[in-house]
Amino acid sequence: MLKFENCSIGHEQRLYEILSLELKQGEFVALIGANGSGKSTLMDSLVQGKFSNGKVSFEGQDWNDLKLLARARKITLVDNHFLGFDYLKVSEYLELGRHSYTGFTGRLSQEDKSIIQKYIQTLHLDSLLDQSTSTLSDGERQRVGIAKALIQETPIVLLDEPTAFLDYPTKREVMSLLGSIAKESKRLVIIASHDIDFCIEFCSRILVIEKNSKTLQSHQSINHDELVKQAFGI
Ligand SMILES: Nc1ncnc2c1ncn2[C@@H]1O[C@H](COP(=O)(O)OP(=O)(O)OP(=O)(O)O)[C@@H](O)[C@H]1O
Repeated sequence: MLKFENCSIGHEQRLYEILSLELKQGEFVALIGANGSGKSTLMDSLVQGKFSNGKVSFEGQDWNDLKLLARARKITLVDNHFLGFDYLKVSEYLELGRHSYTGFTGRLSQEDKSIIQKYIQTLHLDSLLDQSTSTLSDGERQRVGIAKALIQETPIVLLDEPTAFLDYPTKREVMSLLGSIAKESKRLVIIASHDIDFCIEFCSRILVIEKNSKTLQSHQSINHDELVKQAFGI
């Protein structure tokens, strides 16, 4: 589905290489690496379709060649930086998730409405719909962000540290939910995370930015000690 060949990841300086990697639909993938190793950079490069060398392709098509709207229908990113706006209610924020289908009029079709409703149920957001996005708790904001991403119905969903700020049971709930979504709706879900043990438990594949070789290594299974050694060199 999403294939990388000989790609260098980084801004002004090269952070690491992805020599050969193919990610498939239905996979729940964790991206693990030290602070500053380049997890968000990879996610941003995917969202922006900007790979300066090597080749990234999606179902055979060059990823860099996709036009903005085509890419917006294929990939979405949930990051932790959105803190909400006083004037933006949760219901309105969720509706923005259909933007790449409604265009500038923002008029929702029946299908758009039923997709939004489906994820309101899945993420238990009924009681929050009229609340301002600026007053949500961290856990609530995380659930709202995930719902908005799923409402976009893209085949690839990226989440930058989706379990940061969450309490233990909510972390488990979110990881389990993301795993089910990947499997049941056959999406490729990729998370950047520092919650190593949750990733080992819930993810179907672990990608590690190896500290020493500066390459991305893929594992179907890996234990805690080996993962720590690869990612942090300790
Ligand atoms: N727009 C940018 N221009 C230049 N350098 C950048 C830019 N964004 C990030 N960097 C640098 O790229 C490196 C990787 O940053 P990135 O945010 O991808 O790391 P990360 O693995 O997500 O880190 P963390 O775990 O701390 O969130 C850092 O050294 C950062 O300072």
